[in-house]
Amino acid sequence: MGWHIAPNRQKCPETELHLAWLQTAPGLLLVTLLACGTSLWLYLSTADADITETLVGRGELVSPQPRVFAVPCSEDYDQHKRFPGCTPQKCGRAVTDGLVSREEAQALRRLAERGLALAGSEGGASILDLHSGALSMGKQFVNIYRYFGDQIGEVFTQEDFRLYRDVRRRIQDTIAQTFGLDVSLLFLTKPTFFSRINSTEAKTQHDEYWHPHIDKVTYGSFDYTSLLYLTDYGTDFTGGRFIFMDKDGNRTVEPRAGRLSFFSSGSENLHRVERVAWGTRFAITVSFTCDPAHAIADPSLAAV
Ligand SMILES: O=C(O)CCC(=O)C(=O)O
Ligand SMILES: [Fe+2]
Repeated sequence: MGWHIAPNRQKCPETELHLAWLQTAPGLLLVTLLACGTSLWLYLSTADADITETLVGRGELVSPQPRVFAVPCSEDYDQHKRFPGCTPQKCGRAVTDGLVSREEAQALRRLAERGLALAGSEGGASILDLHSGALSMGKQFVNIYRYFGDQIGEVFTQEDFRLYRDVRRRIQDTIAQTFGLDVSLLFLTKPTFFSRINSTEAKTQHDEYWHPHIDKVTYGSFDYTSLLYLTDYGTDFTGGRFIFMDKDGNRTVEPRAGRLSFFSSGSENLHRVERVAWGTRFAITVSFTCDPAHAIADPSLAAV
């Protein structure tokens, strides 16, 4: 069926009204201009118009070797006990798309979806920590292993935990290789967690994921942070880019399912996450320490 074309009409009886309306056009124009100006100002003051460089874009494929960006180490590590062979001596950031396949990222995203479907935050940011069992629920957290007990065995499979463990090992190997560390001196630490972010208004501080921070300061034990993205910037969600806040400008990593971004955790890598404007963003924060006293074990169903 084509477009329906209306037959010519007689002069519209409301013409006079339209003319009267037009007489106020300058006033309307002014109001429109003011409204547009205000929207533009609001847009510019909230959008991240200050991105100076995109380190890795959504459409690129960095594989098999990580793309590495060296940054001088901060002095943060001097305030902690040093562990030779592990404590950062070379600092920087790196990104690779060659470590985790899109299929694996999708399986991990499904795992996160199933876990977070049990509860979730009232605000825009929910987490699921398979190690401690912490799961966002309303305005607080519950322990999934305690709260859901044996039912957890129906939500997660042995295969889920195997994949999680396997991916964690690959990430650890890659961090050790890239930073020149002895892999046996690097340990998984907490918190290590899945995150799900959407544009729902924040209800508590826990939902405010966008604040600039330094992982070593926020989490203490972190020496190397890794982020495994499980959804795509631009198609699954908009906003939500990862932003390194350097003195000379911002540098971003655009999330892509299967993309691993990792960096030394000190203030040489001050960062934040751009607010998600639309859609849902899934990621896993997988963190490592050089201090064996802060090591945690892989999660397993057997421990439930
Ligand atoms: O999800 C991200 O891209 C970053 C998350 C983050 O900064 C953190 O977990 O410390
Ligand atoms: Fe962080």
